[in-house]
Amino acid sequence: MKAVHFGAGNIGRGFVGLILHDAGYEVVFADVNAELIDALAASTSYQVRAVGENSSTRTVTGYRAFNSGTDEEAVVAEIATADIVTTAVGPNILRFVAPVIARGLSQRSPDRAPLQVMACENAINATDALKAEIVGRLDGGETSPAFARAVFANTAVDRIVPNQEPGAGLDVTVEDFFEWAIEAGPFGATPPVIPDAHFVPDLAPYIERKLFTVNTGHATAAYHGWIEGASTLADALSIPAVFTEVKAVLAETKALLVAKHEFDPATQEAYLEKNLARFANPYLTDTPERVGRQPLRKISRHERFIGPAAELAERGLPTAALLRAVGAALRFDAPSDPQSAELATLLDTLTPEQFVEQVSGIEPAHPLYPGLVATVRSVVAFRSE
Ligand SMILES: NC(=O)C1=CN([C@@H]2O[C@H](COP(=O)(O)OP(=O)(O)OC[C@H]3O[C@@H](n4cnc5c(N)ncnc54)[C@H](O)[C@@H]3O)[C@@H](O)[C@H]2O)C=CC1
Ligand SMILES: O=P(O)(O)OC[C@H]1O[C@](O)(CO)[C@@H](O)[C@@H]1O
Repeated sequence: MKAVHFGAGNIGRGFVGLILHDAGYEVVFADVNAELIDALAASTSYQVRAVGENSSTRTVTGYRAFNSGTDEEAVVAEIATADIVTTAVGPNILRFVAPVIARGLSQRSPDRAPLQVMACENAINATDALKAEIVGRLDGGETSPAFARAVFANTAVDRIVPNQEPGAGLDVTVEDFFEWAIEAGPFGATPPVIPDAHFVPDLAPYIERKLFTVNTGHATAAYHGWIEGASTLADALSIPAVFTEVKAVLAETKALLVAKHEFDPATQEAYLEKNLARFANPYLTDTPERVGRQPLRKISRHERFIGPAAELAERGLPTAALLRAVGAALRFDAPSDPQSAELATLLDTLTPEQFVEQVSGIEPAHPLYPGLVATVRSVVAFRSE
């Protein structure tokens, strides 16, 4: 069995690559980072060190690696004969890998079983977004014979993999917890055999619970922690004011998850408490800079803040803590993050009303709109002080 995986970064090597290797797949990594791909291609193994209450070390072997930027032909040929394609490149990068997958499908023999395509990104229905990009690259779109040579399944991936220490090489330090939920329906009677993943009939509750608990809470800790000058996530959570804000957003998203998906309140409470402990994992060094990266993506319409806040407002439920988290996100100014600079420019050039419509996609008639405009206005005022 062969899997082509796009994105040999933190989650690619430390989560998807490991799980597919453990499932018996030969993993072919595709990435545009020449240094990383050269190192992978020249190596025969790397280690994944899981740290936490249940620390362990696993060795990944038997992989190959190609530069999908400079050696696209090789990656296309691999896809044509692969069983699975996965991605962990970031939701905004899916449109760049889609043409390569489309070409692989065009070259694939119709006699092969359909290619099983799964995007492993922090975004709701990321595989659907990838599929739409692939369809757009096929002559005839969904009527193209190449389209029938693939099946597409959405997934939810959860494992905290921070940036690695300089000098770590290909080895990856990750948290000991992980979860990979995959929608079962698209595969019919022949799902991929991945023992460490679980297949679910309806992914929506899983991905929303994950995104609106793990990612909302984590990013809230990062943004409030950044303002407080915390250098690690564990430090951020040790600041009582930050911890209180994280608890407050998770109480709000819990109310939505319980109301919308009928999760048992006690089970959701236990889930969020577990995540508070994960964020503060003392064995893992993670930073507000990494967890807060790409603030414009994180405050977009269907992401971890505006997504739940909009639904809460529609139900007449509280959103004050989520709005405070958005306010903190608007003050994220990490020099390493190009979206921080873009965000500052937008705050300086758009009116708060324009900002809310253009950046967060919330229309004036929406019940969240007044609170969001007030949040943006207060940050603009703070910036001009
Ligand atoms: N790190 C984490 O804890 C988690 C990350 N995720 C998601 O996984 C995805 C990847 O995140 P990380 O691994 O943390 O990021 P990363 O930055 O460590 O890895 C991304 C990799 O994608 C590569 N890449 C960029 N453009 C590419 C292209 N056109 N073709 C092929 N490869 C390309 C980069 O060179 C890099 O190696 C994101 O969507 C993130 O939201 C999901 C759960 C946990
Ligand atoms: O690119 P994003 O969405 O910040 O992804 C990384 C996030 O995902 C997580 O791994 C949670 O699954 C956190 O480490 C981090 O907040």
